[in-house]
Amino acid sequence: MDNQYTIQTQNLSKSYKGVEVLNIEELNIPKGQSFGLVGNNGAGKTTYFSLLLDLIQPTTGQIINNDIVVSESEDWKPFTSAFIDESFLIGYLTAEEYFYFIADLRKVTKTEVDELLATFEDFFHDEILNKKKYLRDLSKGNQKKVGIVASFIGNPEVIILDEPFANLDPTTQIRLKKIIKELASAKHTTVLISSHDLLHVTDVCERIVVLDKGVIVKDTLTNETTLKELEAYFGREDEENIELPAKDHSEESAQ
Ligand SMILES: Nc1ncnc2c1ncn2[C@@H]1O[C@H](COP(=O)(O)OP(=O)(O)OP(=O)(O)O)[C@@H](O)[C@H]1O
Repeated sequence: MDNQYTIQTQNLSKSYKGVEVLNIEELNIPKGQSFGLVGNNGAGKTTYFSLLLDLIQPTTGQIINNDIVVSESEDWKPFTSAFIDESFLIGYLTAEEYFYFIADLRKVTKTEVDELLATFEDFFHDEILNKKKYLRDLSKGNQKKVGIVASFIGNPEVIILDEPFANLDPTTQIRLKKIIKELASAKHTTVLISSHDLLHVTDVCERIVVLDKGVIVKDTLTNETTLKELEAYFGREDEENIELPAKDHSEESAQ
């Protein structure tokens, strides 16, 4: 039988100078799933994606992408794409030059790229194409738009987006949600996103995993109560720490 999982994570850990920042014994992501990773700052989200993209080496264990151990072979690259941060861009290229460059790598024709870009006209909001501007001179949000759209070139089977909603204006966030939902509805595409935005992530992802200090503390299929549960989970420390103001007796004693 074919492997039903796109991503398999086995006994994975990552430590820096003896300090463990990620420890995932098992995490399997089925083909076609839209998967959301949430967690507070430093929880290990980017570390997990960086391991998945072989940008860093695991301390123990492995990640398997479509039966390929990512740290042992490059064969996962043709069907996997990602936008993690601006380091994925090339600052001295214009947006068009960058899109054609990526297309070349993924063996996609210029005509196919132009067709794809035409479908993102609203998303680009007339600020990206035909501007003769280098990527380094675009705003952070517009750089992000370029990186996200570039990750769609070549119809990849696995798409990994780190914090795709951050730095985007509300209109663009709503457009991006629609785009991700469409992608996620394509059965062959597995979409992994990390986000601090609980509302967006529960809206677009079928499954949410919560990391806390590098460990999975929640793994849930999204339903109508998930957002409330996540809000309660992330709000719990504040609730516990709320101290009721001590009753002020000064006026009473002064009387
Ligand atoms: N090169 C490094 N050297 C030492 N520690 C590192 C290194 N890279 C990451 N870390 C640590 O690993 C932990 C996890 O970081 P990571 O960036 O994966 O978290 P995150 O969940 O993506 O956080 P954020 O929401 O702030 O982006 C943090 O404590 C971070 O300081």
